[in-house]
Amino acid sequence: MEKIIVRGGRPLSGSVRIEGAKNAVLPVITASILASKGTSNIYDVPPLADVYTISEVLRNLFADVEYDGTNHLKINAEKPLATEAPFEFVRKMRASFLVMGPLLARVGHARIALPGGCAIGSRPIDQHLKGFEAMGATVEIGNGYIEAKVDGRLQGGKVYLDFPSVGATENIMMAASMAEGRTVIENAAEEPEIVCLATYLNAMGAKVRGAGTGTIRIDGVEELTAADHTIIPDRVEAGTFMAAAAITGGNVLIENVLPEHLRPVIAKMTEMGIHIEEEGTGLRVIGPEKMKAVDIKTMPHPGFPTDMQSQMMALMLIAEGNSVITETVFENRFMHVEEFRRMNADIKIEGRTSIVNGPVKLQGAEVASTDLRAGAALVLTGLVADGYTRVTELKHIDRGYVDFTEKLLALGANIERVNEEEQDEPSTAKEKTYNSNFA
Ligand SMILES: CC(=O)N[C@H]1[C@@H](OP(=O)(O)OP(=O)(O)OC[C@H]2O[C@@H](n3ccc(=O)[nH]c3=O)[C@H](O)[C@@H]2O)O[C@H](CO)[C@@H](O)[C@@H]1O
Ligand SMILES: C=C(OP(=O)(O)O)C(=O)O
Repeated sequence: MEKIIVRGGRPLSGSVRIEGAKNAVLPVITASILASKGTSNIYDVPPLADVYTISEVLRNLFADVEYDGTNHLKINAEKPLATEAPFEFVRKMRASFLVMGPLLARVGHARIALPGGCAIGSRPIDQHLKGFEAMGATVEIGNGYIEAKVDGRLQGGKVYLDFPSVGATENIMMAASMAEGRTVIENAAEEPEIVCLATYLNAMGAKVRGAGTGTIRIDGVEELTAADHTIIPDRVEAGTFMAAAAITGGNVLIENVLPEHLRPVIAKMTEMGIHIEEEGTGLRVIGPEKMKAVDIKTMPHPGFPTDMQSQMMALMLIAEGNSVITETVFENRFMHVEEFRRMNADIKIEGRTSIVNGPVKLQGAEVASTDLRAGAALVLTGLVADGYTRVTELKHIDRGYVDFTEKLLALGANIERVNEEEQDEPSTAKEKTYNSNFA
């Protein structure tokens, strides 16, 4: 089993480049199969486990996908497509379900394994299905699969989302791009990733207006053609490195960011006393000697993003006073609290609220990532804890962060990724090597 081992105590310095956004690239890749002509070139594609998984999903549907492993992904979906996404993919990554909208639009049929719950909540897909039904699809659920069908083309319809779901907005937007007539999505998600997807769809010939607001109007077209597109920078990776700079009292330039995507994060970190200023196409983040407690409520965009909740909790552990976090997006996204407690955190959970009593003297411990952001947050905490912190379940971190350990190492952290068989509970000889690596 692999582990990240980190020893606290070093302020980070230097600069780090942010990758293209995981949550933008996944829907863009699924949208590419709407094009029955040409090859799409997608740039700033991060080499993440999730990108490899979604590429496999597409290959399984008979699309040709080529990835250079660093940045450029090519997709050609001219051949007739298959219509099934099996459990082995959907289990690894829920975003596999985003092929349903494009398949329904292009082929009129999709059969996809039912995405189950996960560590952060039950995550139903009823709003996606409500959208497809409003466009004339019939949906059946059985034997662990969801099967949707339409005779002829989908028909434009009116969809009011009960919650501004990111995935449902994306799936419906993709389906509606090739439906007959106009679709209106009300109470749509407004996340920057929705705008990134709409930009790509429009480059393919779609007619999507209003992306980034609560009402999206899509006038369906008969055919879409492949297009070139560059993915927006990852606001969550940026926020995570901002938190890493701040927690260590460091001074780091976070390069390739769009500050307007990070407004809630910048606002809350500034309230904590963290110095943040724009510099070129980046943000310089300087951690203060002492941070102040703040309260946070996660919300759909432009509210505070749930994907930054656990990283902010890491900062709150050493901030002065009581901080309160209310998680309104996912019903079970406090799994990391138990892990933080192993590191001496003082946190009380009351329903969907966590009360963090800081500052505490953090101690290194063996901890496990419970989801990808929680994993990153535990590593951040390890950067300031006394002694060694060993973080396991790295498969979560690998879904969302490219070279996380290497990037922190380059910023001066005492950090290493090891294979447990080689270096866990080291013998005296191994401990020596080990310590020398952390010097
Ligand atoms: C790949 C990707 O982009 N993932 C992001 C996306 O996930 P995802 O698209 O899954 O998140 P949603 O916005 O759909 O989910 C938000 C809330 O709505 C609920 N819901 C959603 C759909 C539905 O049909 N019914 C329903 O009840 C969910 O259970 C959850 O409680 O947005 C989340 C919220 O910003 C982020 O945390 C994820 O990182
Ligand atoms: C929850 C997340 O992703 P996913 O929706 O892919 O699980 C995330 O990126 O923090």
